Amino acid sequence: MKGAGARRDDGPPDDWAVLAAAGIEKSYRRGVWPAQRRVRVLQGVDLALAPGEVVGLVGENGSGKSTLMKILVGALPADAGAVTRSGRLGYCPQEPVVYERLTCDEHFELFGRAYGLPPEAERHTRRDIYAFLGFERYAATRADRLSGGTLSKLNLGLALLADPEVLLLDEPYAGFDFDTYLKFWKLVGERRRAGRSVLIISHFVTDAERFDRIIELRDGRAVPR
Ligand SMILES: Nc1ncnc2c1ncn2[C@@H]1O[C@H](COP(=O)(O)OP(=O)(O)OP(=O)(O)O)[C@@H](O)[C@H]1O
Repeated sequence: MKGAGARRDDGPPDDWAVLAAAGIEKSYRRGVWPAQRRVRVLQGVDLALAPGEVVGLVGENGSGKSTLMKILVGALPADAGAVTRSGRLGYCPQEPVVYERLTCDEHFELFGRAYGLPPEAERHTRRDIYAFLGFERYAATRADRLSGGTLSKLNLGLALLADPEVLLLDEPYAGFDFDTYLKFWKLVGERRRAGRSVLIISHFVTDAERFDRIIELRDGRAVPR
């Protein structure tokens, strides 16, 4: 494996990586027949995340960051290449995927069951997440009545529920107020200390020093920055 996140020793990537991607390629169809063409977005992306690493994924608009993240979590098939995952993944898509008629509490219950969490453990973690991100008062509010920022908190909370080894966040703090934004980074720091890994798509140069490492997508490849 080569490129950004290259191995740090002579062992195979699986020795240390909780998430590794090798040779990822992806193209999309553009236009309508007969003027259809394929646009290559990812052209051989290699990356690996070590336990406890907080990595920023940057690149200009349309460089393929969301596409890569979807492939890493298994939400989108790659045309070529392989992804190796060990442990649980938590994923926050750019657009929160929620059920508009379910309340925040019902979302946590549903996701808790999907993750196979014991109900008491789910309720306990849910209380912690509400308290930390400050949206307990919306526990009984339906998703379609939440503000954009609260929806982002629910999205993040659901990704955190099962305490995943790897958290993949696609612009997670877009709708956060400043206080929540600072809490978010505190939470990321706690995960780092607990040996959990976080990959964050970010557009903010000001966040650069908060990452252990930054990977840039450029011309369809991942390069260290
Ligand atoms: N489902 C799709 N069908 C066709 N083209 C797509 C599809 N999804 C993404 N694309 C194209 O692939 C390219 C990469 O998109 P992607 O959303 O991965 O970029 P990004 O780096 O996350 O962008 P941004 O910074 O604007 O969020 C863009 O040119 C986009 O238009």
